[in-house]
Amino acid sequence: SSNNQNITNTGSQLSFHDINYKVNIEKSLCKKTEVKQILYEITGIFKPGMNAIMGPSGSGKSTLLKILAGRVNRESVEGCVLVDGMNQPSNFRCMAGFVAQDGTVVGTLTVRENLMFSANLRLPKSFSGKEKNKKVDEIIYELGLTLCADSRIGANWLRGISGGERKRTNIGMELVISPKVLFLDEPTTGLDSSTAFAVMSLLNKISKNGRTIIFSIHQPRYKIFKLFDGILLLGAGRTIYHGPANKTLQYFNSIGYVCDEHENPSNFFLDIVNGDSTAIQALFNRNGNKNGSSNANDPSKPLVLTLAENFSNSPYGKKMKQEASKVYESYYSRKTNGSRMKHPDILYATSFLTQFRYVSQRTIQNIIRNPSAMLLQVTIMFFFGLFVGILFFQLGHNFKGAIQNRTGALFFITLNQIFSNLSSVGLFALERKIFIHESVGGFYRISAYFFSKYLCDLVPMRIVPLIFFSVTVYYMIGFQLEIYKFLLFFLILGVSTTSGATIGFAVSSSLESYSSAHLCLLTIFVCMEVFGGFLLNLTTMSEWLSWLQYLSLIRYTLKVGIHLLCVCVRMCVRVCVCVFA
Ligand SMILES: Nc1ncnc2c1ncn2[C@@H]1O[C@H](COP(=O)(O)OP(=O)(O)OP(=O)(O)O)[C@@H](O)[C@H]1O
Repeated sequence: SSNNQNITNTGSQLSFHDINYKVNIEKSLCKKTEVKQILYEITGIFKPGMNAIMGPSGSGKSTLLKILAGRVNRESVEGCVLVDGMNQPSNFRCMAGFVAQDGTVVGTLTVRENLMFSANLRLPKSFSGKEKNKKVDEIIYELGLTLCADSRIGANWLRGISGGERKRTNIGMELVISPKVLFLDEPTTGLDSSTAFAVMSLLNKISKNGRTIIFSIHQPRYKIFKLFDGILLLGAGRTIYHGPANKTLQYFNSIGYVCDEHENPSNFFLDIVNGDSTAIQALFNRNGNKNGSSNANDPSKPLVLTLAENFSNSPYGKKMKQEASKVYESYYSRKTNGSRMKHPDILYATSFLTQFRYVSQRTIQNIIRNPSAMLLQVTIMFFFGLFVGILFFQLGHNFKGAIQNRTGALFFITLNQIFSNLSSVGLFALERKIFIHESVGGFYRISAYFFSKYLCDLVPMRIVPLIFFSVTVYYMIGFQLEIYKFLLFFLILGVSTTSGATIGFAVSSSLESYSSAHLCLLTIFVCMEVFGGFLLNLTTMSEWLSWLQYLSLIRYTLKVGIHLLCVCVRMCVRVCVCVFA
């Protein structure tokens, strides 16, 4: 069908040429930043099949994987990445699948619902609902998730599916778009050895269908290692070996490292890169060090440098470089001839409204299945309303009741409305990881996510509790029982709470840590309280400070409330009839 033509089953060839990557590291608050090079001149080719990036911790595996997947700012990367001999498209990250190390699925939804979310947002419009369902069913079957398809993923407070099933669901989220290239950051981390093997066998099966699978991995067991087609072994950001997996032992043998009979090759490679004595000892024992223990010629040179040089000068390294150069030269000659070198840029698969719809649907499902936050907000607001109502119960129409106590009640109510928005800080902070993964992966536009989250938080978390609060307070304080006056009261509080929540969202989306966002928002609200005009007479304040009053939401809410109060006081000489009394 035409849909099947959109989604191809052949993997792409990814080649990368002289990749250098540096980051700026801030040493301390007062010192200048320091530049740290993470990758050095990495060149190679990954073909359809299983391609492993291996190396010790901190050797740059995840960084290289992200660069290849187009998930690192291009300006900071030197060198080039080609997809099928052409420029990597600017939105390659939306076309390729990327399975992050930490799960990026929503815990309150079931396996099927998570996969449907991905299908609804990432499959082109030409796919009907039926076809999407069929696709998701196929993936569930292919990944062996049939038995837990309708179980929830699970969260801290909810027991869900197992780690292996969760990992397979994450893979399924990417398989929905049938990507030509699938990247996985440490797909076996946190899994027991047989589950790890099951996941890797599954990837192997997918690769046999003609996909390019590229993953970083630490120390796979031998059974897993045998599934690999290509290997890139990194040490301190340098290529220690790159080529066919089944030639790796042969290569190390050729430079003097011999793997013990019962040794797991992956452990052996890591031992070599780490300079561990076992590998080197084997060399001494068996070969009498006839080729030199790699850095025997120059003991002052770090071992990884020598190993990288050894590879580069070896026939294996030369062959790989030659192959990569061929791809690059062909690209370069076509580029200089002016041929069309870019892949067509594919924009988001769905419209803003579709994205808005599905993100809202997921957020509402999430709230319904975990209603504790909303129920807590409603309960707190209701009881706080009761408390304010008891404090200011049925204010009389004398001067104190009409002016002083009403102003006090207004201040108290405003304060409550603004501070109740402290809970808004969790909206983006808690979902940050999932949002970054999905927006980078082309699930939705940032604006679609923002507006749907904004509305889905405002209504249940701000407006519904406000209804409970305002009805209780309005009735108990004894404001006039006229519908339009109540609506005016509700409107003032609604605008105030919405604005407070908006500030909360801005802080929440700007700061990475939940606790710093919370502290920052609290400080903003306390400053607003001080400059609200109730605790401190703003006319007596020094001029250089008094401008801060214009940033206070509390001041504006109080001003509108008190203005209405005073207009009525002026109009009704007896001071007993005001908008709220
Ligand atoms: N943005 C950054 N700022 C500072 N250092 C960084 C940054 N990104 C990576 N590094 C450093 O670069 C090195 C390689 O990191 P990377 O995460 O790629 O390693 P890795 O091989 O995947 O490690 P692991 O197996 O432990 O996940 C590490 O020393 C890391 O601290």
